[in-house]
Amino acid sequence: MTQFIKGQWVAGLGHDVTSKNPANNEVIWSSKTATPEQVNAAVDAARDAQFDWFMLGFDARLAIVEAYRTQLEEHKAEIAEVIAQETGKPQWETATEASAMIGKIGLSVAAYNKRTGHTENDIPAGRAVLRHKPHGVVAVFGPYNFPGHLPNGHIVPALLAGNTVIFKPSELTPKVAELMLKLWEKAGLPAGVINLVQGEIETGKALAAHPQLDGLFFTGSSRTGHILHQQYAGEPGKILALEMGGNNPLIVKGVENTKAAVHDIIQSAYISSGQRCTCARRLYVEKGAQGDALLEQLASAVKRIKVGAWNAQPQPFMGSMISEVAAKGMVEAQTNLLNLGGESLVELTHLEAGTGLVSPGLIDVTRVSELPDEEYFGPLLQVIRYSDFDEAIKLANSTRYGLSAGLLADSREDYDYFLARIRAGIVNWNKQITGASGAAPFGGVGASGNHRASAFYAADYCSYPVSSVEADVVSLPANLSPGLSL
Ligand SMILES: NC(=O)c1ccc[n+]([C@@H]2O[C@H](COP(=O)([O-])OP(=O)(O)OC[C@H]3O[C@@H](n4cnc5c(N)ncnc54)[C@H](O)[C@@H]3O)[C@@H](O)[C@H]2O)c1
Ligand SMILES: O=CCC[C@H](NC(=O)CCC(=O)O)C(=O)O
Repeated sequence: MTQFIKGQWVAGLGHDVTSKNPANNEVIWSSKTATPEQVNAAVDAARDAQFDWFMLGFDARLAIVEAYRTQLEEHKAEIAEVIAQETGKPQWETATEASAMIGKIGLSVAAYNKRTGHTENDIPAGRAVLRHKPHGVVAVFGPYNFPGHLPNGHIVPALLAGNTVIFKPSELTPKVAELMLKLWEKAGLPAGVINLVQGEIETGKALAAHPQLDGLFFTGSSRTGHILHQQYAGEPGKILALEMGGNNPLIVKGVENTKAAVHDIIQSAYISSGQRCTCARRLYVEKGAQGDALLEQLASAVKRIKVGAWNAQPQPFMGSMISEVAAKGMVEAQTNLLNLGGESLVELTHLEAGTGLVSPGLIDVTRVSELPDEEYFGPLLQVIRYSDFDEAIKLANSTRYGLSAGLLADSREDYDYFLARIRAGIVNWNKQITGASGAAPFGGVGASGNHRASAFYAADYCSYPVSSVEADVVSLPANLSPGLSL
């Protein structure tokens, strides 16, 4: 029983699907997909439950969301284990994902109060009141790289605001989704308030196209996000929040402590085996001896990064990629860049057939005249040597994306110059560009998002403002408008 519809676990009626541990290909979950009819039933259940969920009031909803937080705390080790097993990420990292899921509850409550909430102001003979109402029934689409934390970042604020949800997780991480739903069930969420439909693209398509949705909150690839954006064109009544990929630049300029710079570069490019939307994809390094020395140190450190299975001991820095297909895709991306004139500094290799295990790669693409503006979603960092800062910033901005960007430089003046000119939603200085804070908004511009930032600003897309001018009784104004007599 892998679909959760109207408070019941039911079997999927579609075709067989499995989820595999990408470090050894072992099947860890199997099921049948949800059919379009089951998607319809999930949307109907969410619609039936929505008004009562809203009318429960914020405090009662919060009590259930807090019970979910207790469940997350009690099952933290299990959550981290299942995420690691299903994604291949090492345990130290999935423990931080489980913690982020717990932390999301408090942050979402703070955001609800700060970004939405309720205010009243006295006006002549009455008051102006601002309230927020939920959109209604919303679909949440999740990616595989943070299968718990990122859908959770849509679901928790959506439920707090009074929406009901149909969750369609990535087909690569169904087991994590199932565990999340079991915890919501244990928390006592009323039937229909959250529903789970598992399946591949056709399940996603059936859900996204459902006429009864009031909104869709998506985290995933730019390709899928653009399809959804086109699909929602001409539907101004539906709220669409798109959190998509990036081709993120990191510039190094005038850094004294090269060891620290190498550390920030590695944490930016190779964490999660390069499978974070915020990962640095392009590294801009000044031409000359200082840049040469930095690259030499970087290449040497990249070669020493430990890669291994999620449960290997001692723990590796990089786990497996999500699948063998993804691993092969990265080898192919590297080959394409080499064919275009790139020069390998550290070769990315597929370490073991049948698995997603790859070693990290570093490639100098300075001589590639037309660098593809693609998000290579894995541990391959492209190096570009630059002559002056303006050139580096111009190259950094030459992307259709705009998610994250960073500068490693000891000069505040350089940072101010960079900050004013770079176009991205997350801009860091002397810090890794991954690991964004949930206490801040999170989203990109260009092909990275549709100006509906998530994390702390998720509250904004989970409700709409209702402005009212109110008085307790009907009364005549002190002066009637000219030309009126009653
Ligand atoms: N900006 C962010 O916050 C953020 C965070 C994490 C990941 N990402 C991005 O996500 C990508 C990796 O995730 P992914 O590969 O799982 O993304 P994906 O786009 O392949 O899939 C995301 C979800 O959309 C569904 N889907 C796919 N095609 C669909 C269609 N035509 N109609 C409806 N649903 C469809 C999938 O089944 C899945 O549930 C990377 O590009 C990464 O940068 C972005
Ligand atoms: O893969 C993309 C997300 C990466 C992650 N971002 C966040 O966790 C945003 C904060 C939040 O949603 O609470 C990162 O920056 O590493």
